[in-house]
Amino acid sequence: MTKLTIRRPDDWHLHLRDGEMLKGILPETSRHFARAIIMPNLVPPVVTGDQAAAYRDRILAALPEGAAFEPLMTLYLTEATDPADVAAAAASGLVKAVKLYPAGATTNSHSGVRDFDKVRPVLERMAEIGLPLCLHGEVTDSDVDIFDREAVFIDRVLDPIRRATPGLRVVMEHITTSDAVAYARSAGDDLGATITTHHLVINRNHILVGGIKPHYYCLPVAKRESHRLALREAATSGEARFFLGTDSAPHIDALKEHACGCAGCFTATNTLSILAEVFEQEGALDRLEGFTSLNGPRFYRLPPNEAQITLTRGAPVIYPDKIQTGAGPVTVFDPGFPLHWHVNN
Ligand SMILES: NC(=O)N[C@@H](CC(=O)O)C(=O)O
Ligand SMILES: [Zn+2]
Ligand SMILES: [Zn+2]
Repeated sequence: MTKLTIRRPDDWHLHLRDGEMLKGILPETSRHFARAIIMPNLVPPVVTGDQAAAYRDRILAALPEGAAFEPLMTLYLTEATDPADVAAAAASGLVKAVKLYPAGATTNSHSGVRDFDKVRPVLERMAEIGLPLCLHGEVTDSDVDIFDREAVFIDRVLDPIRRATPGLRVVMEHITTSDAVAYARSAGDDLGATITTHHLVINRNHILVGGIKPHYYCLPVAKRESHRLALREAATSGEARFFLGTDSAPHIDALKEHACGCAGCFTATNTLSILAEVFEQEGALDRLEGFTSLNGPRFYRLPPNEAQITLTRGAPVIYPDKIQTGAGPVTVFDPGFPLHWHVNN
């Protein structure tokens, strides 16, 4: 196959940041994607409906002329979140999900949840109205090895939350283990899972062998090869519960290439070319559209996009190494193999 036309993709987990960074990196997503679930981990976080509305306006104002892109807003769950505010923001159509960060688990998560009992009233209200909960699924206990934090979260936090809150619709964000794949498969259609582009490409050796590669460091951290293969199998399986959430998470180079480097891979620029290459490697190009453009809207109960994009196979596409933003340069994820699939708008 040398030509593939699919519905325009959506990104169900995206960091757009704010200010100069937002301006600089938004075109990298709006070029190819119709919609994205926008992560609320700004400083300070996007907690209330009013804050989400204001952030949405800033995103729309930063869009390149003529771009057709719809930001789907989320609220950052805190122990003080008001269930009525969440319900109102969902009813107005502004907010499509609530994001739960265990406090301390990842970038800008200090305002996240410590005591899960404190957010029970919000979760119960969300179950009633069908509003999805997006989860950064890692425990933060210092005695749990960082490579085990996702699997332990499933047993200690996710499964108890789901049992205690029947009907709660949950997205396991950026899954990185075969344990998460298996857990997602054990549930019905109230449970979905996003998979990033980079976790289909790298394992932990990419980060650590031959010197530390800070641009491959993200959270959850990439695991051993068997987990990467489980993610590839899940993403290309055609199962509706698995869909694309790039978790494209820009940090300026000065903060990535640092003694205490930030977590996050920036993949917005070349994500679709990488995914086409991965699905081709797996003999599953016919399932790419399900993963990028159909399964996500189905979970979020939104119509799939009518617009299309075409990918054509040819000589390797050269993407920029870095995106220059007003906040500083951001390194684009290097998949380490040539990208033959060109994305034509
Ligand atoms: N994935 C990351 O490594 N970083 C994300 C936060 C997150 O999604 O956990 C970020 O905001 O930089
Ligand atoms: Zn996360
Ligand atoms: Zn993220």
